[in-house]
Order: sequence, then structure tokens, then C-alpha cells
Amino acid sequence: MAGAQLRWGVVGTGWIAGMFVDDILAPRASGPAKHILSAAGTTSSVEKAEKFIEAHWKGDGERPKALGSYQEVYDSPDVDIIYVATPHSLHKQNCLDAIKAGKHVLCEKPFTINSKEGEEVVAAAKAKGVFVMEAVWTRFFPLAIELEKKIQEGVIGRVWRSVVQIGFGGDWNSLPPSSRLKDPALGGGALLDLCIYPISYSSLILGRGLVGEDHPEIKVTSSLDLANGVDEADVVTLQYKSPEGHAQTAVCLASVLADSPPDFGRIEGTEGTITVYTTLGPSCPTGFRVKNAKGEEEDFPFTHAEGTFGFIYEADAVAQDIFAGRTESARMPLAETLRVLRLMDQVRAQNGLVYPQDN
Ligand SMILES: NC(=O)C1=CN([C@@H]2O[C@H](COP(=O)(O)OP(=O)(O)OC[C@H]3O[C@@H](n4cnc5c(N)ncnc54)[C@H](OP(=O)(O)O)[C@@H]3O)[C@@H](O)[C@H]2O)C=CC1
Ligand SMILES: O=C1OC[C@@H](O)[C@H](O)[C@H]1O
Repeated sequence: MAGAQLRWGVVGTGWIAGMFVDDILAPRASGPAKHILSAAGTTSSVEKAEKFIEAHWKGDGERPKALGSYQEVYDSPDVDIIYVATPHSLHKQNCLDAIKAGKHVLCEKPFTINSKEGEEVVAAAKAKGVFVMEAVWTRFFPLAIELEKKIQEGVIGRVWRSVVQIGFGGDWNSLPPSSRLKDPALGGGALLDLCIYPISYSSLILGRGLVGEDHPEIKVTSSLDLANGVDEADVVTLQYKSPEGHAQTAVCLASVLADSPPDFGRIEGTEGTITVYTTLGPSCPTGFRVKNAKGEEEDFPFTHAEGTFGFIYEADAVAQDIFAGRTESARMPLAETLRVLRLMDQVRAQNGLVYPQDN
């Protein structure tokens, strides 16, 4: 296969780490990079890391190392990049430790608990000259890129509203208070875990291809339902203005108490609508339907690269950036990560949701 090798070290051997590793190690005939799992580190027991490797490594090349601490992963000479897949409250320290060891980093969303933490990580990465990116995988899907293109081409005229919703879909009440999804000390709640996706879609839909400091100015209003120190249901409205001064509103909905509907996104324009749908969850869209002003409909279904959920797209993009010597992604630059963190800080401030890390 063409393409250089990128050697990954994983910290946190939980749910998403397994899916990510399954994707990057899925056999394929060709691709821009060959991804290698070099090490998996755990805070639990070396046996847990061994089990993780047993479950997800495909037996190709040298067996990855099962390590009993995250630090050993950061210090591994045969690791180029760390994939951080821990609860939200750990991201800042995991990133800082990996950067200190001179490793590149792909950190799961949300990058950190708040923008103050995010700025610290970004400053450390810039000082060390390593590549760092927040793993907002959805933005790298060919579907997301095509959707953004269609909107900018004006396939439904001027967009005046979008509504994107996401639900947890599991049995929230049966989760223990110590769950990463519920515990405020771990950054629990719907905003950081779920609403970050509708907010990212808003950027794709109304951001005119501009990210970070270039993103159009928006007015943020919100309402969060708080219970037990976290938010259970969110309504966030982002008010944009088109270059001609027309109002454009992105409504972002998230709830830990509901499921996501299959047609989870509706984009309304002056000349039609787009429905974004999924069979897997809004973070993993599987197609969209465009309906023009005459009522004619065109379907754009997408299938992921064989045997993958879609994490491979962000992993390949990261590899290409690193091989080219870049320290940031153009699709998900650090300024965009900080913009979204500041936006979520604002939403939490509007609703009195404070995490221990804010003080
Ligand atoms: N891109 C996506 O679609 C998804 C992204 N995510 C993101 O991935 C990250 C991890 O989520 P997920 O895999 O669901 O979480 P899990 O709870 O399944 O795994 C988290 C892992 O972090 C480690 N860990 C360290 N300290 C703690 C602690 N105090 N409590 C719990 N775990 C701890 C554990 O690994 P060990 O024992 O090995 O140290 C644990 O297995 C989050 O940032 C989340 O938002 C999650 C789901 C989907
Ligand atoms: O990123 C995510 O997407 C899917 C959700 O079920 C999960 O809680 C969240 O972390």
C-alpha cells in the first residue's frame, strides 16, 4: 500500500478507543497512510490493555505494547501520535503530558472542559511544534464535505434556518452517578458530549466554509435543563447574518433523555430543504436528501470505507498533515476548537452550569 506509516499510541482503553482502532486497522488495498497501533495504555490494569489489544489488533506486524500507565505510552519511542480517548476532564492533562513528551496528539471531543484549558493546550502545542487536533470526526466525512459544498453552491438558495438534534439513545437513568456522562467532575452532561455535534453542523451549514477566527460572527442564546450538576437537555440558537444582511438561525438540540430521530437534521432555504439522515447516529451521518422548490427530491446516500465507521477519514487527514510537516488541520484548526469551546463557555454561563475546572 502507498503511504508512510503513522504509529499510534492510545490512552484510555474504553468504548470509542476500540471503535477508532478497529477503523484505522481495518484492512484496505490502498490509502494515504498505513496506520499502526504501537501501544495501548490504561489507568486500570495491564490485563485491560492486553484485552483491548486482543480485541482490536488485527495481528499485522509487531504486537502493540500493553502498558499500565498513560505516561509509558507518551514515552514510547515507537509512537508518533497519541489518541486521547478518556473522559473530558482528563483531556487537558493527557494532551499536555503527550505534548511534553514530544508526541503529536489527536484528542477526542470536547478538546477540553473550557476555553481556558484549551488555550493552555494550544499554547503548549505551539511551543513544542507538534501536531494537535480535536477529533471532531464528522467534519471529515466525505458526506459532510459534500453537504457543505452543496449549501455553498446554493442548491437550496439562501439558508434561513437549520435544526439539528442529537439524543443519547441509551438508558440514562440506569447509568451510575460516577459515569463519565453524568459526573460533573468528569465533564458530564449533554452540551460537551452531544450538543457539540449540532454546533459543528451549524458551522458546516452557516459558516460559509470559514472556521476559527474567520467564522462569521454569531449571537448565542440558549436554555439548558440542569439536574444533578449537569445539563440533561439543551436548546442552543446561533443567530447568523448572511452577507446581504438576512437573518439565519441554527437551532442546536441535544438531550440525554431522548433518542436521535433518523432524520436528525433539517436545513431550510429560500429554494428548498435538505434533510440529513443516519442509520447510526448524528455523529455518523449516512446521507442527505435535497428537495428543491418544485418538490423534486434527490438522495445522496454515503457508505463508509469498507469495514469502517468513518474514523478513518480523520485519521487519514491527520496522517497527511503530519507527513507534510503541518502542526494543524485546515479542516479542524485549533482556532475552530477554541471558538467552539468559547461558545460552549458562553452557553454554560448563560445557564449557570459550572464545572470544577472553571474555578
Ligand atoms: N467520536 C465519537 O463518536 C465519540 C467520542 N467519544 C469521546 O471519547 C471520549 C471517551 O468516551 P468513551 O469511550 O465513551 O468513554 P469510556 O468510559 O468508554 O472510556 C473512557 C476510558 O478512559 C479511561 N479513564 C480514565 N479515568 C477514568 C475515569 N475516572 N472514569 C472513566 N474512565 C476513565 C478508562 O480507560 P483505562 O481504564 O484504559 O484508563 C476508560 O475506559 C470522550 O471524550 C467522549 O466524548 C465518545 C463516544 C463517541
Ligand atoms: O461522541 C459521542 O457520540 C455518540 C454518543 O453516544 C456519545 O455519548 C458521544 O460521546
